[in-house]
Amino acid sequence: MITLQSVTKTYNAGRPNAVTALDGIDLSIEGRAVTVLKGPSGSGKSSLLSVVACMARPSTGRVSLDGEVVSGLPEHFQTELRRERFGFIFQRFNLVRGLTVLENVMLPAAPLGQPFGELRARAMDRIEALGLGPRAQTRIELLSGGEAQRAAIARALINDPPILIADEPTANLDSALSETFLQIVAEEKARGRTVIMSSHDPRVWGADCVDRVVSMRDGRIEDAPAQQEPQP
Ligand SMILES: Nc1ncnc2c1ncn2[C@@H]1O[C@H](COP(=O)(O)OP(=O)(O)OP(=O)(O)O)[C@@H](O)[C@H]1O
Repeated sequence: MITLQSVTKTYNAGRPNAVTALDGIDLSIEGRAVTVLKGPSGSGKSSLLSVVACMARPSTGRVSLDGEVVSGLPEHFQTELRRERFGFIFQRFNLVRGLTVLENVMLPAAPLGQPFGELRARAMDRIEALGLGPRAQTRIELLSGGEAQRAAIARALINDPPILIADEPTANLDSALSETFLQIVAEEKARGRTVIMSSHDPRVWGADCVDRVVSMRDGRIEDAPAQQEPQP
C-alpha cells in the first residue's frame, strides 16, 4: 500500500515562474492492483508518479510505502528503494541507443553488483518470456515499435520490483500494441505486482485489469462523480 498525505509539489518555488503541480494530494494506492491516473495535460499525473516512485521529493506532505515514510529519506536510501521496489516504463521507452536489447535490459541491475553471468541469464529469461529472444543482440535503434515496447517492459522487470510505474505507456502505440501491453499488465498483476500508470487513453482506463481510475485536475484529485441510481 502506498499512502500520500497532504502532498504538494511546487517547481521553481519562490520564483516568478513557480508552478504548483500537486496541490494537497491525499491518496492510498492498493498493492497488487492496477491504478490509473487520468486527467488533462498538466494536471499533475507525471509529478504524482515521480513523487510516489521516489524520483522527486514532495515540497510538503508525506509519502509512505507499506507504512514506512519514504519521502524524507536521504538520497542514498531513496536511490536504493527506487532500484529495489520500482520498475519504470516511460512513454518514449528511454532505451539507450547504441546498446543491444540485452545490454539495455541489464542496465538497471548493474549497480546491484550481482555476478555478470547470473544477471545476464536473468535478463535473457525476461527477454525470452516477452518473445524477444531472437532480438537480444540487436541494437535498440533497429527494433520495431512493438519490440522496443517489450524491451522496455523486460528492463522494468529485471530487478523483479513489486511496483511497476508506467507514464503514458500506450501514447506511442497502435491499438494492437496497446492491447498487448494491457495483457502484459494483467499478467503482472496476476503475479502479484502493483501497477500504477498515468494515461490519457480510454482503452487503458476501461481495461479489464484496471482496478481503480483516479481523476486529476489542476494538481488535485477530483471527487468521483456520485453514482446515479438506475432509472426504473
Ligand atoms: N520539471 C519541471 N519544472 C517546472 N514545471 C514543471 C516541471 N515538471 C512539470 N511541470 C509543470 O507542472 C505541471 C504538472 O505537470 P505534469 O507533467 O505532472 O502533468 P501531466 O498531467 O503528467 O501532464 P502530461 O499529460 O502533459 O504529461 C505542469 O504545469 C507542468 O508544466
